[in-house]
Amino acid sequence: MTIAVLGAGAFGTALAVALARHGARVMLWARDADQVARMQADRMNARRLPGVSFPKPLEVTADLAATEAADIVLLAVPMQQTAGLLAAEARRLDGRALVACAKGIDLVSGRGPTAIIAETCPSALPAVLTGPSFAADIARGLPTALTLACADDARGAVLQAALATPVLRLYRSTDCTGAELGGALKNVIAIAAGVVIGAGLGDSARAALMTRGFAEMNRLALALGAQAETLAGLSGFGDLVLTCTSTQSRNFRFGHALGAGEAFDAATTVEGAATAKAVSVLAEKHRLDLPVAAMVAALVDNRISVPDAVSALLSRPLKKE
Ligand SMILES: NC(=O)C1=CN([C@@H]2O[C@H](COP(=O)(O)OP(=O)(O)OC[C@H]3O[C@@H](n4cnc5c(N)ncnc54)[C@H](OP(=O)(O)O)[C@@H]3O)[C@@H](O)[C@H]2O)C=CC1
Ligand SMILES: O=C(CO)COP(=O)(O)O
Repeated sequence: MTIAVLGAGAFGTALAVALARHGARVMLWARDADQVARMQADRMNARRLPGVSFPKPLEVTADLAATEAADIVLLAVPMQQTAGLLAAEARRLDGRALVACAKGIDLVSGRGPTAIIAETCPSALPAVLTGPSFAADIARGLPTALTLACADDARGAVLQAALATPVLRLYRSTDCTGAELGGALKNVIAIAAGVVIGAGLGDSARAALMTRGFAEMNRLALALGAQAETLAGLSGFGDLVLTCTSTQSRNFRFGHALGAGEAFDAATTVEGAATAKAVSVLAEKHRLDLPVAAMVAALVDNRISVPDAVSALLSRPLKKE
């Protein structure tokens, strides 16, 4: 089995390492030839995943044509780059099993990765790999469990078997919409959780916000066709818990910096920032009340201060749970 991973960021590299360690032939593609040359020489991705050596069956390439032999393609570039990559390489990628690993909603189209795959590569098999999984943990070989979603259950079972390892336990689902929305929306709530902790509002407030945030995740995802049990699983609840409670999360750290009034490195991938804006557009379109996500979008755009966002949320009319 040959697996191609497109995008040599922290997560793409970690997945490539984990799968190659398990014996798969893996081709990790990056767009930057200099970066590829460095990884080939060092047998490591010092820029995005320092300290993790590449196992033997892991090849690195800057030539996308070289990945055409792969049976499965993992798409591991950030969400806002995914549509562009698919459009640019549609001829090469169409007809193949394309597993989306990005967690977000495309700001331009308001869509998740599987809808974009279906539109740009109509003969491809879209799938989603998502759930609680920090790149550093995966790369160290620490165990976790993820959701592998594919609308075609039989072909999804083939992907599940090919991408599982003794420490990466994959549960199968046919609900791609639910799986990808869980991963996208938890990032927005994780920013809010970071704000709560950064602003010194305490653990009780964070738990309350996670719970109300989870209600918003369900409200939007169900309106978009997801199943509630998917949201309650690894891709939704599981990843929400991880991302809202760990300083390993970039979304959480970004929110923490907002809450504490500190600077944050603009080059860091924070998927929840763009996704919060995409969520605001979807909420309006579907007439949904998503106050936590709306506050995150306003904070990201500097349209509201942290104290005003907190008091706006706390002063909403009392209602049934
Ligand atoms: N890091 C993590 O723990 C996890 C991340 N994810 C998800 O994985 C996705 C990627 O995140 P992550 O790997 O952490 O991101 P990083 O910030 O570590 O890296 C992003 C990578 O994407 C590459 N890239 C960006 N645009 C393109 C493009 N158009 N073509 C090719 N490569 C491109 C960048 O290349 P360059 O260096 O040339 O700019 C860079 O290598 C996100 O959606 C994230 O939510 C999911 C689970 C865990
Ligand atoms: O999705 C993740 C873990 O499952 C990674 O979260 P961050 O992008 O916030 O670091």
